[in-house]
Amino acid sequence: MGTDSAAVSGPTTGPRALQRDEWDNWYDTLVRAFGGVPEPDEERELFNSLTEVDRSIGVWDGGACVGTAGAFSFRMTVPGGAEVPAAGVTMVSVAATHRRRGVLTSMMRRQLDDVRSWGEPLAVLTASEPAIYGRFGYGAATFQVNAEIDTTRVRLSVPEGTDGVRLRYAVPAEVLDACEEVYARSVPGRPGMLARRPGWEQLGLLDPESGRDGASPLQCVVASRDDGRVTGYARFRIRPAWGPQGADGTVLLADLEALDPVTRAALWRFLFDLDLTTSVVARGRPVDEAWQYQVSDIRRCRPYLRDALYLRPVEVGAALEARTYQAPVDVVFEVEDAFCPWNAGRWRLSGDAKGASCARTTDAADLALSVRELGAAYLGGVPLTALAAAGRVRELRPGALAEASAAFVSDVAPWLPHSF
Ligand SMILES: CC(=O)SCCNC(=O)CCNC(=O)[C@H](O)C(C)(C)COP(=O)(O)OP(=O)(O)OC[C@H]1O[C@@H](n2cnc3c(N)ncnc32)[C@H](O)[C@@H]1OP(=O)(O)O
Repeated sequence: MGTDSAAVSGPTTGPRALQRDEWDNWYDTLVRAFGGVPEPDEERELFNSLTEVDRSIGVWDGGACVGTAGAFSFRMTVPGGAEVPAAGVTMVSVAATHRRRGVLTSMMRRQLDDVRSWGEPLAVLTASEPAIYGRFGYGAATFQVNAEIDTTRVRLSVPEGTDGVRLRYAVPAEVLDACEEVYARSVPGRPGMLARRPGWEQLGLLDPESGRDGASPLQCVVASRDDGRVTGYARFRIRPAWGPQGADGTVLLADLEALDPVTRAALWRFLFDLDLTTSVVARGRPVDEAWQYQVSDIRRCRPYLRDALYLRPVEVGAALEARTYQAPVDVVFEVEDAFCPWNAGRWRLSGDAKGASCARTTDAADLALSVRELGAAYLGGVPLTALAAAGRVRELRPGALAEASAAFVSDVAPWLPHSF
């Protein structure tokens, strides 16, 4: 374990690149900042191997680490299906002894300058608290559905062909390759999904006892169609409970991927129908996932919406060129960006479903917005019209808002499959 950073408070140096041999000290600071006590565990080991040290920074007070931040080198699907480099901002923390004196701000400054120098047009993150990152230009771009489904009352109607899907139990690690192939084939189809980097496949197998909340170890069911190829999988845990009326266990869904609608329906039906359970708890699901339209009583599923991925265009021109647009668009944006002033000013975006160009212009602006709203709308899940209704986007040329909003929106809701 590293130096006891929580006991130290004094002058700090600016953020600097992390060295491999500083990792323990750095990670201890992160664990404490989230209220934990540093100790060896499975998650620590995994994140040790996943940390991209040369893309991580720390702030130091003498020998003690008091600030941490990393940036995974992800590739993220954007509308149209391209995979775009995106810095996955992560492990952000400031020691409780050194908060509210600008350490986070100094790390965000350094990090966004770094991301720009690496030529990555997007930065993305999941926020511990939504109020933190707007000031740095991040907007909430994807949402997720969490649900607690009363499976004693809610029935699932499945499409024709579902009975033809075969399901079998498997040890999660033994079918990892087949599951990863399903995941990889799903990535281009949904904005917000992250292509797998080496090592990240292990995240889905992480199963420390402390994280099970009284439930079983991770279980896995794989689905296949006629040719025997795996077309989907569900990983879950079961929390048994023996109430006065008998068994009322809970199925805790960890993740589920499927390549076609009948595979997806078969997996969800399996979860609904497990004997000795009376509910399914599913977190972090896509907002447009089919099960919501197959249930007899959505109210008894208690769905609620949560913010998931926050996105910041680091290079506005490159970011807007990297995706395609559902309808033809030709608009001039007046972008406000106090934290990354290289983005501020007017940009003309011309594009359609085949491609786009976005360059600086001196033409009159059609729409005015901040980079944060551009980030929120970028993946097509938050309509520009909704942001305008909230007073966050101003229409300067009549018709420009409807034109841009129809172009930006995505038919498939953007979704982040896992946090990082
Ligand atoms: C992507 C991720 O990893 S998300 C994880 C973020 N980390 C955590 O939540 C761990 C616990 N919290 C912390 O470590 C720290 O409190 C941090 C990182 C959230 C903030 O660090 P600090 O160094 O205190 O932030 P800093 O002093 O630079 O504050 C910058 C501004 O953000 C505001 N701010 C900081 N934290 C918060 C917060 N939790 N909620 C709302 N506003 C906040 C400050 O008030 C300040 O506002 P101002 O510019 O108007 O004065």
